[in-house]
Amino acid sequence: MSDLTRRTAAELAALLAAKEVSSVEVTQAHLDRMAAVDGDVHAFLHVNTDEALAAAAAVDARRAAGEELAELAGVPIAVKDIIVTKGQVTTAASKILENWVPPYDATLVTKLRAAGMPILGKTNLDEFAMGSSTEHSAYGATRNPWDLERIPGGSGGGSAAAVAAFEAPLAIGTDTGGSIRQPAAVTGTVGTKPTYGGVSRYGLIALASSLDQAGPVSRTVLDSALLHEVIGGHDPLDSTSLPDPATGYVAAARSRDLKGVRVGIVKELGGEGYQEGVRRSFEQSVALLQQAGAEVVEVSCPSFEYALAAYYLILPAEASSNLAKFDGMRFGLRVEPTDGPVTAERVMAATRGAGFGDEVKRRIILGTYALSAGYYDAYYGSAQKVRTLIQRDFAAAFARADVLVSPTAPTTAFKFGEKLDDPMAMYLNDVATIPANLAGIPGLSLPSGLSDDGLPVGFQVLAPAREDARLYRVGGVLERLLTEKWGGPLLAQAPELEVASR
Ligand SMILES: NC(=O)C[C@H](N)C(=O)O
Repeated sequence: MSDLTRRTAAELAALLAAKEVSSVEVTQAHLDRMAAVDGDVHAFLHVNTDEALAAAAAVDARRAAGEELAELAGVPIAVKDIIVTKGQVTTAASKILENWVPPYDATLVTKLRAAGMPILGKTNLDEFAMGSSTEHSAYGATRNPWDLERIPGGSGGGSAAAVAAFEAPLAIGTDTGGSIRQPAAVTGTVGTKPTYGGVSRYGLIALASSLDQAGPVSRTVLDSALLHEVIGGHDPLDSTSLPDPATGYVAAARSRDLKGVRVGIVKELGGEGYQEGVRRSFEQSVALLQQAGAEVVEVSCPSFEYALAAYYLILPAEASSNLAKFDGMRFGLRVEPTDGPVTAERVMAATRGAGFGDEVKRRIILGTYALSAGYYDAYYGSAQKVRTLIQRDFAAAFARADVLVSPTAPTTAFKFGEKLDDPMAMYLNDVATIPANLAGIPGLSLPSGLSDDGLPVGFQVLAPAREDARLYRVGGVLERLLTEKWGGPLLAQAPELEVASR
């Protein structure tokens, strides 16, 4: 069967269930595609050829034996390299974890394996998920399949690029301040940040524990919903895991209309600083929602003005504490000082000095300062108060609307190096995504069209905590109307990548 890499996960699942293709064929097709294009895209840090094919063969055997299998059984997937995989190198794109092989699987990885989904490899990211472009990866940036001179977003640029370049039908990302949604936006893919606690964080290398959330990256809303149901649900190994089972997302993604749904446009997310073409694409999508029967209102969230500032106190504070464990003693890199005595303190300093990149060091220093005695209340304490104000803004907005919408990111993909020396410019990429993390609510980004520069624009849908199904309902209907308008998926308009001959 030709072009297996162009199929959606749902289509592949149907072909596999009908035994028209085998998982080995599907997996091999994606491994071939990776071999052909990943030299340019660099979405993957590690490729698991043998293991993926063995998992595919095992699921094919189970199917042949007539076993009842999960819906996505046999569909391969890529996993962001900040999620631990037993026996497979996991680096968080940091030199400090170079060649580190975890002794256990993250809960969500256990679920993928149990569902019979072969893991193709581990995807690139900004080091420890700190960034919006993957330029902070210690192993080189990922390139955007729409234009190889441009960033694929971050931190999960590898996962988004892998899916956009047809190297994987699905991927796992993590979103602390936008790292699933912003890369999805700039690569023309779909990304979902579930409600905080909706997907287990066990085995996710922590960046900021009160914000981190893993979730799906895909090419369609339905595919995200399918994957969300596989990885979601309660996990006793994660103390912040919600008791809810992950159900109802797939049904919601198949909704046909939006009658009676109230959609709130967030006034603060879309004005100044947002590219003209981004705003136009957003407005066109809002008009389609109205056409589908939604009632559109404008809502105001005045505290969002302080969201970025609060995030850049809370995140560094939590990160400085979480990253303290990388000390050259327990795992990963160990650097001994070449001169003077080899004391524990000096080994730690040498290891952390050599092992962490600039952005990680910047945030550790910021966080350590924000938490230090005498400054704690002024900085961390104030940021926590802002967090409460943001939660109240959301509560008021959700009293008037069932979902909130905005552009996912203020601009389309920018060129490499453009924002690298200006941390503030880099941080501003997440201005529309961060409020959801601070409030713990779910959010989804789907492509809403192309901007004037011919690059994809993301449309963000936000819902109250535990109402993730609303994202899939609104996203599913909008996606259907948009693909009808375009005569096919947006990614069909991406330029063909040059295929390397092997
Ligand atoms: N992991 C994320 O969501 C991170 C976000 N882009 C940041 O730089 O903090």
